[in-house]
Amino acid sequence: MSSGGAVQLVDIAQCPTPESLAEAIKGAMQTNGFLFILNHGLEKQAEEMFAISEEFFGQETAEEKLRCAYANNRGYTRVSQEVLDPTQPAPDLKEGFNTGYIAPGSPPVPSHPLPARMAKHTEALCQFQHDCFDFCQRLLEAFAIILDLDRNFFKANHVHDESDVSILRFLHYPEVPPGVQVSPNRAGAHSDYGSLTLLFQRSNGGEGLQILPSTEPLDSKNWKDTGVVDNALLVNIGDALELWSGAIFKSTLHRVVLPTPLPAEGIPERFSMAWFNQPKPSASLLTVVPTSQITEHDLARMERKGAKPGVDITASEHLLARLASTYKQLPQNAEA
Ligand SMILES: O=C(O)CCC(=O)C(=O)O
Ligand SMILES: [Fe+2]
Repeated sequence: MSSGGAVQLVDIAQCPTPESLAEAIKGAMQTNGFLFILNHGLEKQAEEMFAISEEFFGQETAEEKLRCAYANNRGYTRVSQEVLDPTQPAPDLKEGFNTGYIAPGSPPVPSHPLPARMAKHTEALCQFQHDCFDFCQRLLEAFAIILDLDRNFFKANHVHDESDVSILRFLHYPEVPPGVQVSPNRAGAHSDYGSLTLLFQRSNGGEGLQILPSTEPLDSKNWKDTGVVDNALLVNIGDALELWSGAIFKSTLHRVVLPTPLPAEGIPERFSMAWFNQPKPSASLLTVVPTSQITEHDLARMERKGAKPGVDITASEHLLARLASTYKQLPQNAEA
């Protein structure tokens, strides 16, 4: 099945076994590393999370945001705080809140301060994190099957406990009122850092995500709209899995843009949420296939991200290096 755009669509209800899932996803993961998944089972929770997000970004006090400001990849980031594309230092027109691991319990225990409007939902947040992690484990088993590895190889390198550095991120792109001139950059071109990202978008005001297919030359401007598919979850490969798999799975550049020219009536606000699934910090990202199989083009793509296949780097070292490059452009804003 296809969404008609640059990204394929798979109905996971048609894939009851890990083998059938592997078969259904392998083409997309090896071309652009982006895939829409229907019937993922997280639909109702995602709606609830969007409601929490709207309340937080719409009503939270400045004091609470400041109390929970960004540190160690967790907490609140202001509009223009991040520069996702270091080659084009235009600040991103978005604000975000990163939630780190929340331990289950009565009540659940967050690993960092949560603002009041999130703290009252810790149970739902904790459950959603858990279910996103489980969904990724299902995909990771399929990835191991595709590469002919022990089917538990990737799963065993991910754990959801106090040591987990995976992030549930809430994103808000403020509206652009009529007549205001802004850069078209809602989120600069980047690839994600972890193993997998689950991205939740909404059809209402959700357009704007584009990918640069990984077959394109490095200087290509041939960006493609992903579109938004109602109720579907968008999965994409991150740099850790690209490195691990010797670029058999592609971690593809993507960005969020405003339309150019801006319509006279302005642009509505946009909400999205991402589960950034991370391997356990001590996991070795040593490439699991012979590095001689990697094409020159993929090697050049990886080099640009600072990734060196065949080097025994830990997931933690890799993540710290990528975060440093995202936040270094605006030192006066960095609160970490
Ligand atoms: O908001 C979106 O649709 C994409 C956000 C994204 O790519 C990211 O935060 O890594
Ligand atoms: Fe991303």
